[in-house]
Amino acid sequence: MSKPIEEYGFIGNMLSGALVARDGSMDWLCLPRFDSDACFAALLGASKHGYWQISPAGESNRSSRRYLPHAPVLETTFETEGGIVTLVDFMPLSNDPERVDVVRLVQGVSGKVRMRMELALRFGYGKTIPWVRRRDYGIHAVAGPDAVELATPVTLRGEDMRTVAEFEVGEGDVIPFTLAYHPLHREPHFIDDGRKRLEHTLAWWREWTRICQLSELEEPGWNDAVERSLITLKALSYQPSGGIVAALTTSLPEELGGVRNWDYRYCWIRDATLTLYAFMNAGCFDEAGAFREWMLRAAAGAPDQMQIMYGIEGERRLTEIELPWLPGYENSLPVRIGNGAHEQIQVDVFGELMDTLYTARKSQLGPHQEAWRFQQAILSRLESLWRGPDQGIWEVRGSPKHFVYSKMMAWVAFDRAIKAVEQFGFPGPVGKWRTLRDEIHREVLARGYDKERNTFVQHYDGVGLDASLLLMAEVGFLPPDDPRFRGTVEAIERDLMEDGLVLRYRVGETKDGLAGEEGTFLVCSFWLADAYTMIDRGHDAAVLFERLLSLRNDLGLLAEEYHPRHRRQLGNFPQAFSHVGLINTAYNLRRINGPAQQRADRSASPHATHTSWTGTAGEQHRERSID
Ligand SMILES: OC[C@H]1O[C@H](O[C@H]2O[C@H](CO)[C@@H](O)[C@H](O)[C@H]2O)[C@H](O)[C@@H](O)[C@@H]1O
Repeated sequence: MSKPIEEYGFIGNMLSGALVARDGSMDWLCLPRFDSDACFAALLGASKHGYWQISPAGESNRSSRRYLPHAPVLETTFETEGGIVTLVDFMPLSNDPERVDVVRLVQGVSGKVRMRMELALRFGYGKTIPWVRRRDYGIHAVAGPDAVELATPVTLRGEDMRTVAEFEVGEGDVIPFTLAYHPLHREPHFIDDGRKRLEHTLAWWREWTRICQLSELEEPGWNDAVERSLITLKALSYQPSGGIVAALTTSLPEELGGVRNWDYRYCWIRDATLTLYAFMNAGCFDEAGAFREWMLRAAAGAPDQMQIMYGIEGERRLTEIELPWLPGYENSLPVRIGNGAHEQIQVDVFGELMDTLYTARKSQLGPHQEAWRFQQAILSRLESLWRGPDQGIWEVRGSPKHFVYSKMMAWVAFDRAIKAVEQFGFPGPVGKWRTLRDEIHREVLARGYDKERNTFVQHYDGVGLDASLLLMAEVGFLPPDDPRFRGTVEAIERDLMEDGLVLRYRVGETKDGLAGEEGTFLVCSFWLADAYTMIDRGHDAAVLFERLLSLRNDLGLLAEEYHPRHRRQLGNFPQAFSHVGLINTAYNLRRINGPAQQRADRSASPHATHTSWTGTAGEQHRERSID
């Protein structure tokens, strides 16, 4: 029986991550990388698909949990008749991507509590039962190329194809369990002192949040929310390459019992560039630099072969397959791994890429010669590509269309290239780019705008709305006070919202090639709050932002979507897009001239009426922090 998505906490070490439920059960873990096969897949099935639970042996009266300050380290407290224990779960940092550990510390707070541990390792996404051998430190479990050591001072025994233990914890006791992964061809390694590792892990994350120097937001709760979102994004990045996964999971459904189940353990240019903005807004420039390097490495090659997404080390083949042995989260089938979207054409990524590299160049990160050569190459591909239909930002699986957001982002791509030539003196056919930029602008106004309803539409010759149009002013395509932009915001408020939250589009109006419905798409509601800020509806923006904050789980985490009627989070979890939205909107609300306005200001739109972007993002950040 699946648990609500909100029940889960996320721990991670920038190599992989795990989901731990409130009952102490780790139901999702892929080793050694985010996109490796899961060894605990109960999340998408049942206990027989792998889990690792540590909890009181009898009834617990109450359980509560929190993150330890400034880190993705989870502490669950169980109160029982006999006493109180805490379970601290974390993944220590590792310099070796093939050696990944999970540490669980059971700490006695008061009285005496009888605890039970159950470990069911199932490699290959719940399919493969490992060969387990007893060792003096615990057990050694092997399946194919994978091996783990479970080390603990507690006596273990085998029971129903699981490893179990019962033990007592008294006040002041600390009982460690460490699960250490290594490829079978390498020697095992051990964590000698779990408590020391905990201190080291906490110190590392504390230092990271300190270096980020988050600027203070007015509302104290907003600071915590932003910090938790940043930690989540950081923990979703793959340290060896600088790539960032869109979410930790695969196949958490966008509709309970539905078919809209996708694998997000890859790096989308779109999601990752927006993540980069969030990092830069918050002053985390190392992450931005690492991601720029990732992007240049991954996307390098013939420009006509640039993909919209890659594996975390830049892998190109992400073949989508189904895992028929997994029954799915609340019977949402199929469970998929890989993602067919890697073969799609999505024109918007050119704009996102050009915009991000432009921002990075203007920021503390400074210039990057290789980047400019690469940018020129992809622009020559865009010269013809923008004219055709594509799958759009939402990666629809129906027939390609002339999506307005795609055209608008093609405009952004040429616009930022022109700016780069004008401001940095880079070489490039700027005359041709200006002509193209103007042509795209004219075409979108002529074919993407419905005069009678005073709104832009999702695609040429269509009537449906699309939440991505909320970004029109932010990217500088139109000034915020343009009546056509305001009209679009109002149309979206009228026709694209469910219970105060924004849908990305109406499934009935968009032939997306899939059966069923979906929830409201969280980042779109953050975009609406940003649009409100830009059209001087600051109060509405703040109210919506507070509402969105209230949808987070008790640990501050967000999935991709929310179902207002079921009052449940839906889709992959935790999702970078949603946390990016949270961070950017918080800074936008900080003052009217927040990141959304800055993004619009740095465009070369002949319509932009606002003061231009001055100084580096770092300077902007410092300005904000001393306000
Ligand atoms: O709606 C069908 C598509 O859904 C997924 O795409 C969504 O997630 C991506 C990653 O966060 C995001 O970049 C995109 O905008 C979203 O629509 C799925 O990955 C696709 O395969 C699927 O076609």
